[in-house]
Amino acid sequence: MKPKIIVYKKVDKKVLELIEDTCKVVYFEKLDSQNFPVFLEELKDAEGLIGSGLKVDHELLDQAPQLKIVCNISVGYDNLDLTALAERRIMATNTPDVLNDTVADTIMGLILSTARRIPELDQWVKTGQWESGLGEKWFGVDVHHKVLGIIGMGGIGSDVAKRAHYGFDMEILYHNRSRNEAAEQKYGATYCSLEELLKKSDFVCLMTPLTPQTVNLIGKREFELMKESAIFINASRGKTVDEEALIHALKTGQIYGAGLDVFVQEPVNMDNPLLSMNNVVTLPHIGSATYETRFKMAMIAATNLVTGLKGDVPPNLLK
Ligand SMILES: NC(=O)C1=CN([C@@H]2O[C@H](COP(=O)(O)OP(=O)(O)OC[C@H]3O[C@@H](n4cnc5c(N)ncnc54)[C@H](OP(=O)(O)O)[C@@H]3O)[C@@H](O)[C@H]2O)C=CC1
Ligand SMILES: O=C(O)C(=O)CO
Repeated sequence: MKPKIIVYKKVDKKVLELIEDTCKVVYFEKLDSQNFPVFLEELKDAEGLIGSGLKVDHELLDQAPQLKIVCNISVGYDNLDLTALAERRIMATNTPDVLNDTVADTIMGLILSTARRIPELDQWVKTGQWESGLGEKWFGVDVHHKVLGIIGMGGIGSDVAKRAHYGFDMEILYHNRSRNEAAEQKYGATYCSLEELLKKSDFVCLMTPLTPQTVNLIGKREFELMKESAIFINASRGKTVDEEALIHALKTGQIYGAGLDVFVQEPVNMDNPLLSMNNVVTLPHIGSATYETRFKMAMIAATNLVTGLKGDVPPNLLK
């Protein structure tokens, strides 16, 4: 008998076909409060779970006694309690690397949009305000030849460094817990302390995973260390930043602007002060959201799933 698995995110039909070759699929395009009880009922005899963002912890696992594998369609896996999964001998996988270029493109988009005020100027044109020449009050700041500080020089951080180095002649500083010699050699990146990076960078880009060590990694003290002209970019996870401290830094002119793909609360609350600031460019967590990349991510996750359920080691097993 084919093992029963649950897909809880909309995926291409080719992805479903790959899984259906060896599994019986229960498909939820997305989970919401209406279908969640049905999902929990289905979970009781499911052996696999594939999707992204669902919190998988002891509480959920108590309702999934047959589960053997959980496959994220994402590189981030802060939604998974790896200890709880390991205790129950349930495998977990993610989708690293395949999305690096796409997320790096999004980050360059945020850097350029914030520095050159692209969304504001788009509105200026579309609302008929372009009646005469552009006044100085609409000018932006240069990106090229500036200093870019990357906190989290991993897969995505390195592809941001590549673009910034080769495309924009930027000087690259980075901070990790350990050195990334490939990024140093290929993109001339200089390793430094977090404090030095914050003091020297024109653009500060946060790209660490969300872990107990990176919760509120950037807060009041860190914003105080940044230049008044600094632009802060976050495409990691909302909780790596103390959002109240970010709001304060933007309101008081401690930093010049911010480009954000992620928020503490997602979808973001409409009363979040960040949404009414002209010096903030916001995106709805779309770092990897292109047709091509999301398709590849889902295919990789599906391959992880069927490999694990076959009894082999999935290519992207998390430890
Ligand atoms: N906005 C979006 O749509 C997307 C967001 N993401 C987010 O980006 C994150 C990073 O992805 P990816 O580049 O693939 O991950 P990688 O694991 O390749 O890179 C993470 C980097 O962060 C560094 N890091 C980890 N912990 C710390 C710490 N405590 N202090 C300083 N540096 C640290 C690591 O270096 P070291 O271990 O040496 O410290 C590593 O260089 C994901 O986990 C996810 O949360 C990813 C994809 C899309
Ligand atoms: O992969 C991730 O971690 C994301 O946030 C979405 O691509």
